[in-house]
Amino acid sequence: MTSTGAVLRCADVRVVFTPRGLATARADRIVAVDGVSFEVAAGRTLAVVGESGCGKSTLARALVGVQRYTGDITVAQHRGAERRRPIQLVFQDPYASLDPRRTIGFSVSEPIRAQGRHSRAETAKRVGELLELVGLDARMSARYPHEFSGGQRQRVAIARALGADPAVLVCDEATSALDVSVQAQIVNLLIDAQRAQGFAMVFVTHNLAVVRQLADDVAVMYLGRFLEVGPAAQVFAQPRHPYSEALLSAVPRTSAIVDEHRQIRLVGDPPDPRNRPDGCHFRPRCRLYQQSGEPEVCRTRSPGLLATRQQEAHLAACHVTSGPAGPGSVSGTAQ
Ligand SMILES: Nc1ncnc2c1ncn2[C@@H]1O[C@H](COP(=O)(O)OP(=O)(O)OP(=O)(O)O)[C@@H](O)[C@H]1O
Repeated sequence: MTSTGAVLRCADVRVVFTPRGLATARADRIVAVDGVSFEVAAGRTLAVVGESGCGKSTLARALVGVQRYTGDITVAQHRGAERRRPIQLVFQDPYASLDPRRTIGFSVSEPIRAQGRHSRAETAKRVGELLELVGLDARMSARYPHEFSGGQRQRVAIARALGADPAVLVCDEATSALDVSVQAQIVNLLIDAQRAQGFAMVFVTHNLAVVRQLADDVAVMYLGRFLEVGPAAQVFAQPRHPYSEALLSAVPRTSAIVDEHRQIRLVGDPPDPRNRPDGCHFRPRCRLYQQSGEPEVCRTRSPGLLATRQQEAHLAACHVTSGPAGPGSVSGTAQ
């Protein structure tokens, strides 16, 4: 999460859903993304994790421009301004980006043709290269999506996204619908493609084992906000927010077996986003709030993301762990 060399910069991104016909009814508004700020450098991967409904997909959609938002999302075009589509999205369901009536060659060529810089022969050659890059045979370009397995379709969708030579690749649950062994192949494919092309990646997922495999940084999202952001190794080893601590404790460590002794149970479900608790939104589920004698500040003030002196890139939004009583807190660095 460095500010030098950032390719993707997001500042105070907000997405609010208002029920149709109730434009002024504040009570019914859903703040799906609530003032999120972050940066991702070239060749780096930020994983965004959190329970269902926390706003991950809405953020991904805002990033690629298919969801209206307020705030700033900017992409630095390090390799010249020729990239017409600097941010590409890979969905959970590759059918969403592959037209079932078109050959996969046609779909993969679409972003290349949109650049308007290549002859037919060059485009066909590039499509073949992209299919080979994602582990498919160039001769498969004449086939249709239904002739492929789920994993192969996801490879095609990735080839299509890479064809745009994106500065930023956003993956929204891109491996979640796949078998575990295929998931690993797709993750390796993304890692290799990132090494080759150098794009920044935002990887939205609820699959924490995958996050361990590929993320440089992790953002833990809850009710539209980032509660913790930092280098993946630090966040996994020493989470600073009680929500992350519980969420990440369920991750398989060295094997597929969850360490039962280490697992912390997350009690209850996230609150209704239309009726968010005052103060810290995580308070009703927070073990630290209860164990610390229910501090008033947790009920009255929403905590900002704060770093510590020792770990400046590791931020957490918790009054208890980052407040005056917390270890080495640094005030004034809230995002
Ligand atoms: N088009 C919409 N209209 C109204 N509310 C929406 C819309 N899309 C999402 N929401 C709401 O916004 C919140 C965030 O949803 P989002 O799908 O971004 O979460 P998520 O973390 O991606 O969940 P999941 O993992 O289940 O996809 C949820 O409360 C959801 O119900």
